[in-house]
Amino acid sequence: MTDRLTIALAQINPTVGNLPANLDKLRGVRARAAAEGADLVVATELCVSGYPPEDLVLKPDFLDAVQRGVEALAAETADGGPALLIGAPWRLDPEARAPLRGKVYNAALLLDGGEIRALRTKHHLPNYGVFDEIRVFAPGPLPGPVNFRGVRLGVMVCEDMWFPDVAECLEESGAEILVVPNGSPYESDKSDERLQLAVERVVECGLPLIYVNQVGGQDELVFDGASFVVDAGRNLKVQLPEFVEALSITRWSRGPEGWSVESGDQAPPGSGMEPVYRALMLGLRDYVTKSGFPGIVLGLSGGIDSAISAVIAADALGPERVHCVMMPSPYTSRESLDDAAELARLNGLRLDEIDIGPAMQAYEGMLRPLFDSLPPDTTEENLQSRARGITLMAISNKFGPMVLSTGNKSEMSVGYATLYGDMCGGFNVLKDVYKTTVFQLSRWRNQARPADALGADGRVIPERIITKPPSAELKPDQKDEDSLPPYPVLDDILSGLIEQEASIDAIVGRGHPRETVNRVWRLLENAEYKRRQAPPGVKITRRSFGRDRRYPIVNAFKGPG
Ligand SMILES: Nc1ncnc2c1ncn2[C@@H]1O[C@H](COP(=O)(O)OP(=O)(O)OC[C@H]2O[C@@H]([n+]3cccc(C(=O)O)c3)[C@H](O)[C@@H]2O)[C@@H](O)[C@H]1O
Ligand SMILES: Nc1ncnc2c1ncn2[C@@H]1O[C@H](COP(=O)(O)OP(=O)(O)OP(=O)(O)O)[C@@H](O)[C@H]1O
Ligand SMILES: NC(=O)CC[C@H](N)C(=O)O
Repeated sequence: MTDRLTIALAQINPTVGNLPANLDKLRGVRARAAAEGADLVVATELCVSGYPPEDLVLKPDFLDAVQRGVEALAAETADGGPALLIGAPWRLDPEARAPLRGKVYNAALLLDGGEIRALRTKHHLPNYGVFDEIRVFAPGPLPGPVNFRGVRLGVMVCEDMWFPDVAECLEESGAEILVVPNGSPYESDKSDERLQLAVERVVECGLPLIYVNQVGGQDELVFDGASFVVDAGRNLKVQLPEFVEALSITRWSRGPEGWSVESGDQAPPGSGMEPVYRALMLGLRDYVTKSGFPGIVLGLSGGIDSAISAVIAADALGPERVHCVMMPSPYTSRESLDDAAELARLNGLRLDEIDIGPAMQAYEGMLRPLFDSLPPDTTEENLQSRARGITLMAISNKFGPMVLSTGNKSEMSVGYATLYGDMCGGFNVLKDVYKTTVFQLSRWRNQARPADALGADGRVIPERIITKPPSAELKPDQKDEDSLPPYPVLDDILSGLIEQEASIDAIVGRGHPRETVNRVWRLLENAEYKRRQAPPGVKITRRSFGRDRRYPIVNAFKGPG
């Protein structure tokens, strides 16, 4: 009987759909783990396909390719090296053909000794928030342990750890170590929740638990890794870093009380703005690089939203891949021109200046016969914004960088942005970041620089950009506060309406005037049509716009007041 085990935790960053690259990544970690004498490498949920693969798993050709890849990888384990516990979408009946709905499982497969030794299927399919697994997967039965070289491993896939029944069933059927491959997306403060759930399972079963999470960005989701091991005595024995790939070797021995693990890597999670910033950086980096863009282009206005977007982009991609364009109109202040130039200088970013005055005049001239003597209004303001959008898209078309849009969550909530204007772009790193958090992130970044950032050190955002009142500068002396409540008030009301789904009465009870709360609710509901056309962006909160929060566009319910 085996009394010692060396288990490698492979916190990897797969790319959805890139099967050859994902399989090679698994080969790479296995080779490194073999050099450390590992018996087993535990990788992340659905790491062969990348997570979440969504409707890709309904394509027979995709499943055939996954199966061929897994079988080839299994054959390689005949070399006597470590076994692999991997995740892949899987048909139990390989002959199953379209329609595949209800016939595909979210599976964990143990590859050892040249073959697929065991397969377990996810029992609890998450189907809330951003998750849609019931749409594409069939739920597996409550699992029993997997026999690995004489050790009974209790394999449960991600959501299976969030309920007591799977761990209980595994323990009752003789599991010795709980092993959890995950695709658990980042949300601020979620790492505490995961650890708490893991400890609950450990306490209920009296078994140690290995938690291995994916890392990297996938569309709107970013996975933070932060894998860990908790021993049977509830001690956190191993903690992997956040937001980077990692391979951690853990050494186990069996005693009279069961399996114990030596203390290993200890990378405590960051606090405050650091993890939020790193989530944004990784989400943007992976969106841009996995999509194959050479870099990004953005409008740099001298305001804080475009400033922090540019700095995050420089940190994520390197300053040489960030192209800034200042596009002044007659309403652009000297201050804004200077602030944009100073931000570009501090961060080593390319800055071009393109005057949109001629485009404004051209459009106003073209429309004059139609508009006749009607007074100027938001129509003319929006033309400026759209002239900027057209200019940025032209640069994208000509040179290839993706347009980064800059609207923050407060603006996206109330529709304070122009369709086909400042909303135009491929991705928006601030989409789920409230304006008050934009200020906090900017102050934080001026004092700290993440170790994996590629941008400049020191003060990267001029102080005046942080302290001046936000303005769209679309007409003389315009300030955001002329149209919206002050951002601390707006954001508190919005977080009540969005994150907490609180009633108007409850938000009024927090000290806000009813009239203001009702107005914000109406703005929020009326802007759904804009959000549906907005670029995707990194999810960092419990309730991001997109899949997390699904409201009808045509919606006659305008609230109680
Ligand atoms: N329910 C619905 N379903 C589908 N489409 C709908 C719609 N309701 C309006 N629309 C369409 O949307 C149009 C109104 O939206 P839109 O054209 O965006 O224009 P709108 O929302 O009226 O104006 C843009 C606002 O964004 C503000 N802003 C803030 C910060 C920065 C910037 C900037 O641009 O830099 C702008 C600006 O001050 C202004 O208040 C309507 O004319 C109509 O065509
Ligand atoms: N003069 C400009 N030159 C280049 N881009 C601009 C200009 N004015 C606006 N934009 C683009 O439109 C976006 C929206 O403008 P908005 O005023 O909401 O943001 P901001 O200027 O970055 O920040 P703040 O709202 O704090 O002033 C900007 O972030 C920028 O990308
Ligand atoms: N992939 C999953 O099953 C994820 C669901 C789980 N509740 C999490 O976010 O961690």
